[in-house]
Amino acid sequence: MLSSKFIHAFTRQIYHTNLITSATFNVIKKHNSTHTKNDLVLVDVNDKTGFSIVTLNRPPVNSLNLELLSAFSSVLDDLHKNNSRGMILTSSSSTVFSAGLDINELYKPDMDRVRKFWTSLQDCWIKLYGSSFPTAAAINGHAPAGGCLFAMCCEYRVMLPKYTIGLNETQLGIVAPTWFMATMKNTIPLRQAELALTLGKMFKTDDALKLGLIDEIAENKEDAIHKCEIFLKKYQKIPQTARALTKQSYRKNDIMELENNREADLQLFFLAISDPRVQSSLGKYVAFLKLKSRMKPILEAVKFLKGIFKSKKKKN
Ligand SMILES: CCCCCCCC/C=C\C=C\CC(=O)SCCNC(=O)CCNC(=O)[C@H](O)C(C)(C)COP(=O)(O)OP(=O)(O)OC[C@H]1O[C@@H](n2cnc3c(N)ncnc32)[C@H](O)[C@@H]1OP(=O)(O)O
Repeated sequence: MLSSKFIHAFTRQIYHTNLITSATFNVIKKHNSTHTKNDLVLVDVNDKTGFSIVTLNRPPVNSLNLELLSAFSSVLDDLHKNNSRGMILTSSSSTVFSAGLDINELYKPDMDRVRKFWTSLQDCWIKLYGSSFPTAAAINGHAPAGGCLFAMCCEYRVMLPKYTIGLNETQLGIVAPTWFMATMKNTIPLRQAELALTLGKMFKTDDALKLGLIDEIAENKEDAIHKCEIFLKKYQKIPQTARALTKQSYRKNDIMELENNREADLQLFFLAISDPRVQSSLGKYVAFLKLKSRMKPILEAVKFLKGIFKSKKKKN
């Protein structure tokens, strides 16, 4: 009953978008690139392929706060309305895809704002994971937690070497929501997902490839985007509605589970972040991140000096 209702709703949605396409899509094509409020998310449409490159642009680490999530959510709406041929998700940072949820939204939160924040995160996940258009992630830097979540929502992942990706929530003393877990279960083998989730494991690029958490390794960002384009082009020969419905049917149980329990999920989130132990863990983590950031120049100086000593030793 539920599933046929769902399929029916999605079919209507897809047929609807097919009908409105060309007029709105041309508007985007003409302008070629669009930016959201405050430029937190940049959108560039490739005239030749019709693929949209969506760039998360919140320096320094694309941590997902309310404003970034709201901007991303409305970009996903636009792509859907404009019947996008495909989306490539990437980052404007040279070392971080996304640092995941902005810890400042979780630590000593303002309850009104945090409600909007979590609802916005739910919106983004539902729209991205269930998108009618095909998606790929060009992971050009670290992708912990929420960063990994968004990458896993895409159907294909290409990552640059020597970065890390994973759902590390348990390391922060947090339980990943069931829909985070479901997304990982849809990506890597069940037992590996359980181990990765309970350990809060971050995988280096090579290990992520072996596990199937990513699909390819690229030399640099341009190469990653190119590889994503090759993936998306494979769908050009496949009838659009059949492809979209297959994807959405495949993911529908996970999506319906959240759709039907959004308020309960929000209440669970409130309960979790109101726990003094969780707040204490988050407080320590914020302090650790700040200390690490301040120590960076010192650590870099030590590394530099070590290099000089090493080369002097070699000469002698
Ligand atoms: C049964 C069901 C129960 C349901 C309960 C639900 C409860 C779930 C609740 C929450 C779920 C959370 C999921 C998350 O996404 S939590 C976020 C996890 N993210 C991380 O652990 C990443 C932390 N960051 C890093 O590891 C690094 O910053 C890295 C991304 C690797 C980049 O490193 P680097 O380039 O060296 O940059 P810096 O570390 O120096 O950072 C630069 C500045 O950015 C600040 N920063 C970093 N990450 C975050 C973040 N996630 N949020 C906010 N701010 C962040 C960092 O403090 C530096 O700032 P400053 O220079 O001002 O000190």
